[in-house]
Amino acid sequence: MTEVTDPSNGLKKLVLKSAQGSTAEVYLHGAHVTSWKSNSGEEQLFVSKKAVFRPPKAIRGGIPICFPQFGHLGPLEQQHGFARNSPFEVEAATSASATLVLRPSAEQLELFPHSFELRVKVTVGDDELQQELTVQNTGADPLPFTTALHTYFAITSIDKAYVAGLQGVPYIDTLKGRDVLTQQQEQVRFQQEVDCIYINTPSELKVVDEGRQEVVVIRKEALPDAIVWNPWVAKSKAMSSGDFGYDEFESMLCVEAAVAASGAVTLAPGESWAGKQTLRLAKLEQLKRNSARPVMTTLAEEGHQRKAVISSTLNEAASVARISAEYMRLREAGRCVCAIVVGVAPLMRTEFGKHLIFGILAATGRDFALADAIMNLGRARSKLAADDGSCISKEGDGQWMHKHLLAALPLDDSAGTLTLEVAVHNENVPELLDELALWTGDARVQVAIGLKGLLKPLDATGHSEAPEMIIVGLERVPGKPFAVHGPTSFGANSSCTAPGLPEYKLSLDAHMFYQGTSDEPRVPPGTYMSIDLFQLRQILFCCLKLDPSEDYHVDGSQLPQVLQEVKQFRRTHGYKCVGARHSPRHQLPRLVLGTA
Ligand SMILES: O=P(O)(O)OC[C@H]1O[C@@H](O)[C@H](O)[C@@H](O)[C@@H]1O
Repeated sequence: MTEVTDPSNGLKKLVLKSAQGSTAEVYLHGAHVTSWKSNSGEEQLFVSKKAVFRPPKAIRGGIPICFPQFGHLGPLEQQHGFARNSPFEVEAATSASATLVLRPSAEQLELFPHSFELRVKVTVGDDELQQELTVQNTGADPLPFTTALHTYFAITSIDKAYVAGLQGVPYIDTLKGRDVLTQQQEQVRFQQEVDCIYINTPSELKVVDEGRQEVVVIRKEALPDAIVWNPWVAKSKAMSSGDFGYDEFESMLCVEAAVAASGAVTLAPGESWAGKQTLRLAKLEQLKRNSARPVMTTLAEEGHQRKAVISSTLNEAASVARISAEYMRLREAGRCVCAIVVGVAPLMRTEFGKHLIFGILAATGRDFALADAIMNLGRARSKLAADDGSCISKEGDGQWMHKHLLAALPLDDSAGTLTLEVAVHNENVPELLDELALWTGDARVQVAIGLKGLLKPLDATGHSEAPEMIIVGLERVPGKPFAVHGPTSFGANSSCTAPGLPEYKLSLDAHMFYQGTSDEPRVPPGTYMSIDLFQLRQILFCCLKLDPSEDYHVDGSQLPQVLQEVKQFRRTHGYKCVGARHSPRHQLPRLVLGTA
């Protein structure tokens, strides 16, 4: 590290250098990184030509540190807090890294009565820049804060740049109000002013510059949120009397790794918090190659330890948020690459169910355009209360489903085994299993799938259907494809004995599906269940990649016999599957039995 005084402004700054020649410059004023150049010498950060280097004014561009609050998310009137306006001290340094520290001044303590130490460690690597923030509460009271690394990226042209990694993520559009919306497009592009706070984003985001065919990959740790900002024409003009050029919006965009709308961090006295941002430069071509693979493959390839299990009762929104957060936490820590999606297929009928499931998918960073955000769950929950929800709306349903999932599969979370509980919108199951197969390598994988079933009283003619759950267990052991893994609801407990039933109906005794609830059975014994075997077939035959030429075609009356055969197959060949029904809607064969 070299400490220099910049002759153009008289301020002290540190110059850091990596082995292969990447550099970074850090001003002591605000611990503000104003330059990060790649190995090739190309500048990656934008600094306004009109930036004012006169403390306490914050420097326009580079990476201002917003602390102890981001924006107005905190008690201070001053937007983004005061760290960016404050002098830091150098505490330690090597040639490629420096640690700077800020302790609040008496004046600052008056405005923000919390003692703390804010450390910023800046490290430059080859084509990489890392910033670690550490906050310690050195006071006697709890210390709440929000924060952001307000990174201004230099881009060739705003119409050739976009931010990737935010699809399905909930956000607040600061320009429109406080409603929580969901990012629909895969790419956040800029055609007007953008000022959005994305909540609980995936830990990896990308700033793509098509102009120079490069991408900066942002990795965030303990910085769950991200603000995307470009002032566009009018705001730039308004700012141009100050420290921003009227046309500079064309060559910058901000993506700010933050603790913001997902909620402040509060440190007990003596407690510390650490957050980190890593920026890495890559070629766009490389990014395209990587993005063809599922996110989770990447994690697994990177050698993270595969350890699973997040499962729980899911009878209220809070559980979803908790589980999602737990998932994100474990994933951040590199300890878990496990999808959690829990058996709530019956809920799909209700608004609540949709929110629940898509909320989880959104939280796990998956690409589901339909994904509705976790943040919408509050709203969904009130709908649930209003729902008379013929079968799912009460406390206890979560436990009930969980119990059935456990019964359907011998869940195992011992080391080396990945246990998943899966229930997603049925259409998404093939994709999910495909992905699982890819990223779980040689781990043993168990999946419980909750399928939507329909309960119909035998004599009913109208639309008296109620959604019900069927659990199908799948297992993939090393060296074998996914295969049905018993006992499942479909199998020993099913038979087709009711004369006159349309052949696609199985006479499962719905009564037994309610065992384990605290409620009285709501469906009388003798009710028959029509299973949406179309979906089952989809799962078994699309996901398990069975050879259709080996299918057996039978009708419902042959079911007992078929099941016998399945059992026999299982015994003699290991893993086999059964599924599908006659469905004029889908023009499928009546019942299909395939071998794995
Ligand atoms: O002008 P400042 O205080 O540096 O803030 C710049 C921008 O910072 C972003 O983080 C905010 O979302 C914007 O609303 C704001 O305009």
